[in-house]
Amino acid sequence: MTRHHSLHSTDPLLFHLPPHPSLSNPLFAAPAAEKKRLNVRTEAVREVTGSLTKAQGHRFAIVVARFNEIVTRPLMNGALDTFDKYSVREEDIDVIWVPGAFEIGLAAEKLGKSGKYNAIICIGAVLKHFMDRVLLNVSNLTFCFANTVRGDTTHYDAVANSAASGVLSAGLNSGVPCIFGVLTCEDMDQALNRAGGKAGNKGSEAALTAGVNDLNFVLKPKLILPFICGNLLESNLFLLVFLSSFSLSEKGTKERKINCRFV
Ligand SMILES: Nc1c(NC[C@H](O)[C@H](O)[C@H](O)CO)[nH]c(=O)[nH]c1=O
Ligand SMILES: CC(=O)[C@@H](O)COP(=O)(O)O
Repeated sequence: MTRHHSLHSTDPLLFHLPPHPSLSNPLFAAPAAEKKRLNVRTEAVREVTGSLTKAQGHRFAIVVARFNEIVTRPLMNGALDTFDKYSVREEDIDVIWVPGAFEIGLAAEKLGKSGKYNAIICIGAVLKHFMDRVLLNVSNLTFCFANTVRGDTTHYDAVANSAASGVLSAGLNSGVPCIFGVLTCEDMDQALNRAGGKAGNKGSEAALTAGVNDLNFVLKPKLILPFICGNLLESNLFLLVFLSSFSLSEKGTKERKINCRFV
C-alpha cells in the first residue's frame, strides 16, 4: 500500500519512496521560481514514509531515570506498550535504570556505542516544582501534608538542560538515534498528564519515534539494492546482550539497575 505522509505520522505504514518524477510532468519541468509563485509542491519532493512493522527483530534500549519514578515508570510502560503494539519482541528490549535525568546521557551514549541497539529511548521527568512533605505536630499527633514547592536554586534548569544536551550528545557521538523522552515540567500535574494522562503518554511517543528513526537503517539497502536483497539486509541479526544483573519486569522485559557503571 502506498501512503505519502510525514515522518512524524502516528500511523506509519510500509516504507515507501514514490517513483521518481517524470520529466514529462510540466510542473516538474517548471523553473523553481515559477513553482514558488504557484505555491505548488511537485513530485520532485520525495516523501519518506515509515513502517514500524519493520522494527521486528530490531533491538531497543530504554534508559529510564529512577528520580520521579511515579512519572517515569508509566512513561516506560507507555514505551513498552508501543513496542508491543508494533510486534517488537520483549527479548529485544533492555531497560536500564539510572539514578536521575542527569545520568541519562552517559548511559545512552555507552549503550549506543555498544552497537547492540537500533535506537535508545531516554526517559526522565524533571520538575520545577516538586512535592515536599510538611510535618505538623499537634499535641501528640503528627500530620503529614504533601506540599508543592519551587526549588530555591537553579537546580531544575541545570538538570533539564544537562539531560537534553546529554541525550543529544549521546546520539551524535554514537550515531545511534537517542530519543528525548525526558519531561521538563512545571509541576507534577503537568508531568502526570504527559505520562498517560490528559496529554497522552510521551514515553509511548518516544518509542514510536525510535521505530521511525530506526527505519534509516532499513532505507539504505532498499535504495541501492533490489527489494529482495533489501529485505534480507533488514533482518539484522544482533547479538544478544549479556547483562550481569537484571530482573524481570511485569512485561518480562529485562531490566538492569546500574549506577552509571558500564561494562
Ligand atoms: N531534580 C531532578 C533530578 N535530580 C537528580 C539528578 O538527575 C542527578 O541524579 C543528581 O544530581 C546526581 O547526579 N533528576 C531528575 O530526573 N528529575 C529532577 O527533577
Ligand atoms: C529536587 C530538586 O529540584 C531540589 O533538590 C532543588 O531544590 P533547591 O533548588 O531548593 O536546592
